[in-house]
Amino acid sequence: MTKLSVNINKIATLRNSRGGNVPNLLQVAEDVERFGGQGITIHPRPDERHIRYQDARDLKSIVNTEFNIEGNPIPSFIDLVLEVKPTQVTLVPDAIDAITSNAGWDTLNHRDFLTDVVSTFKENGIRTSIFVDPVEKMIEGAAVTGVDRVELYTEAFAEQYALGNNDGITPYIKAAEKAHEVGLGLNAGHDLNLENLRFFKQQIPHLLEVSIGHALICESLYLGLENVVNMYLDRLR
Ligand SMILES: CC(=O)[C@@H](O)[C@H](O)COP(=O)(O)O
Ligand SMILES: NCC(=O)COP(=O)(O)O
Repeated sequence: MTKLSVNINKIATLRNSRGGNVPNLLQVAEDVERFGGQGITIHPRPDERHIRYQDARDLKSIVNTEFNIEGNPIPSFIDLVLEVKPTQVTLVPDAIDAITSNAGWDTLNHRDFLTDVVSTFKENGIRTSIFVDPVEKMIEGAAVTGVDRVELYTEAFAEQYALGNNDGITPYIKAAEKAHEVGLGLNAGHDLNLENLRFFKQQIPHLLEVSIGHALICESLYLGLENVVNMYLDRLR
């Protein structure tokens, strides 16, 4: 089974654009779960331009499914995750000024750092995942750190698929097989949408979880959040 974790960053973006508490992030998280979502993902960035650190704390008591916090493990992020103790932490090598995530970890060059961070989280009972490009060497490097899972960065696949090039899936299939071979669980995310998800799911073995935000919230403007969550669940069957 592949779980759908809904990334609610964009709800916080909308809320912050006006101040106040509309839309209500906590209510949306509850509703996503009521509609069938199997997880909630947030990605607090250092400038707190969408998810604020306090949102992570508040969501902890609201989320009854899997709570996934993504981010660059700078000291304040590590402290936050250790305080909140989500189900899963996903380590993403974001530059401080990145508009959105735009690369996976170089798990070979950052092996010692990642090993330390992973062991800190695992000692605290938090499942760990490393965001990686679909490159077999990077999957092998991730395994050496002791991490539980990798999250494949799917932007390149999404871009190729939108151009009508289905071959963009090939490195992802190889990466998925490699992850399985070295004993890592497999997640995926970034730019997945209603158009490309079914194909991705059909092609990728051992896929445990997808986290989807930007497209899902945009599609909900036209189709409604409940409807869209169920359309994604359908794509994952
Ligand atoms: C890790 C990842 O793939 C990103 O998609 C991220 O979670 C989205 O972050 P933004 O919402 O800030 O673009
Ligand atoms: N980890 C990816 C994620 O949470 C959502 O990415 P996107 O769907 O907003 O591109």
